Amino acid sequence: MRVTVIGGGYVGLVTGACFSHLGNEVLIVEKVPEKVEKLRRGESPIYEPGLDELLKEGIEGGSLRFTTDIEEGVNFSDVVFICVGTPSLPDGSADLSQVEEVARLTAKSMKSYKLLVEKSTVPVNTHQLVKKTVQRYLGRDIPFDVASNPEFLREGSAVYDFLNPDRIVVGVEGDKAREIMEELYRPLTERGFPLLVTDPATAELIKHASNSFLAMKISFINMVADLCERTGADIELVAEGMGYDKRIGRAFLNAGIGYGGSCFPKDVKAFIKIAEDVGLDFGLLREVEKINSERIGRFIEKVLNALWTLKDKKIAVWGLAFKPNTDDIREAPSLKLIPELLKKGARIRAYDPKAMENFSRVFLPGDDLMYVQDKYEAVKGAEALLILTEWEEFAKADMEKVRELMELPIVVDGRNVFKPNHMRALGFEYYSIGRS
Ligand SMILES: NC(=O)C1=CN([C@@H]2O[C@H](COP(=O)(O)OP(=O)(O)OC[C@H]3O[C@@H](n4cnc5c(N)ncnc54)[C@H](O)[C@@H]3O)[C@@H](O)[C@H]2O)C=CC1
Ligand SMILES: O=C(O)[C@H]1O[C@H](OP(=O)(O)OP(=O)(O)OC[C@H]2O[C@@H](n3ccc(=O)[nH]c3=O)[C@H](O)[C@@H]2O)[C@H](O)[C@@H](O)[C@@H]1O
Repeated sequence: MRVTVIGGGYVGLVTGACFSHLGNEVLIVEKVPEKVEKLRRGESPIYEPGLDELLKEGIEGGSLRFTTDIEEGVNFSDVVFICVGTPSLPDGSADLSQVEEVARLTAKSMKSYKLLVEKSTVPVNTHQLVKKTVQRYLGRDIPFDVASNPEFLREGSAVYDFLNPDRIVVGVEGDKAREIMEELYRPLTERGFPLLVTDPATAELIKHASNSFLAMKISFINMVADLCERTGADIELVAEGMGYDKRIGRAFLNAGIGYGGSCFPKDVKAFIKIAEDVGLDFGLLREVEKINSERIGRFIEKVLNALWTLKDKKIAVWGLAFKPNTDDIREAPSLKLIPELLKKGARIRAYDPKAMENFSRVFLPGDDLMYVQDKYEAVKGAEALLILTEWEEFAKADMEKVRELMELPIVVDGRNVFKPNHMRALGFEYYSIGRS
């Protein structure tokens, strides 16, 4: 099948590359010309494991192309995926201007039937607004449908998640749209991955409810971690003990410095606003946000506890990305922690395997904040090491070497990468989350 993807970011690129891998002919429309030029050369503008290989396969096989021309994109196929951003507005609601723009430009460009599919995360009933917008700008009698097909991939494992989904959710209003979506996803449903067909509003709501629920799990376990610290219990074992209960599950019970990323913070905000707009107070989610925002202060307290003061202290930081295996720093806890540490006079040497370029665009390097190309370089002469992202390469680091390189063997681990007993045996003063 021919498929058009509008928006060449994390979701659009993965969606396009995976649909091409599954045997479709894909055209990705991206409005930033530099990104398109890069993509045409076979270079991905983002780091995502497995994506480079799929891009190469699609480009060389002729099944994956890129353009900045939305009119060309819209008329390339019958099915147009909207994969543009839906960031937060100041009041917490989702900014749908990029979605509106795509709906408007599709209406103006289309010459035959289109199925417009929302893959971007949008508030419930956005499909009504997309439909109304297309109708308004179309001005001609051309049939079209609007469907919702929310995306559940995680950054860092996006290609794997797309090709091995826990579920595919498709919200449609008619048989034609349903048949197109079923055909498109057949290679995955034939392999046993479940496809749930709903109405569009339900599909839209499933997405916000899922992300908010996962964020709630994280805030819950972070609160329990604080409780563990004050009572002498061990959060890792508490999570394990809870997780064996199939109704709870172990996933997303990793305590730490809070959730970040381009989705949970904005989607929880949007869900609170969606409820508010229909007269419901989703106080539970406001508490989820509050607990999450307090994680930064809690971590700083730990650092101060370990070091007393930070003025002129040489601090190594491992990890800047909001999670491992990505170069994405959107809403990363590091964005709040690093300025706090600098404000308190710390002199930082930071290292991240993939996110340093993005981070150093926000916080330019200087005397107090240096970026180094190696994790061991970061800890040379340091009076403390702070771990902000649980990259596997940190878990595998030679910690004896790290101890020898540091001036003081103090580690404050925001992601529970190491076992406390092991670290103490190695001679570290080791602080972590929820483990006294
Ligand atoms: N990043 C993630 O892991 C996931 C994101 N989502 C949702 O997917 C949507 C997109 O997210 P990301 O891919 O992370 O955003 P992104 O910001 O990485 O990518 C969006 C892209 O769309 C392009 N764009 C905007 N307007 C355009 C237009 N009119 N024509 C062509 N290109 C246009 C932008 O230049 C940008 O490259 C959001 O609604 C997000 O909530 C859903 C699941 C996972
Ligand atoms: O809508 C989206 O964009 C996506 O949002 C999340 O994916 P993502 O943000 O890429 O990454 P996660 O693995 O969910 O991690 C999000 C944040 O939660 C934190 N986290 C996660 C799990 C955990 O147990 N503890 C914890 O603190 C991570 O460190 C990270 O900062 C969801 O997991 C995806 O299903 C969804 O598609």
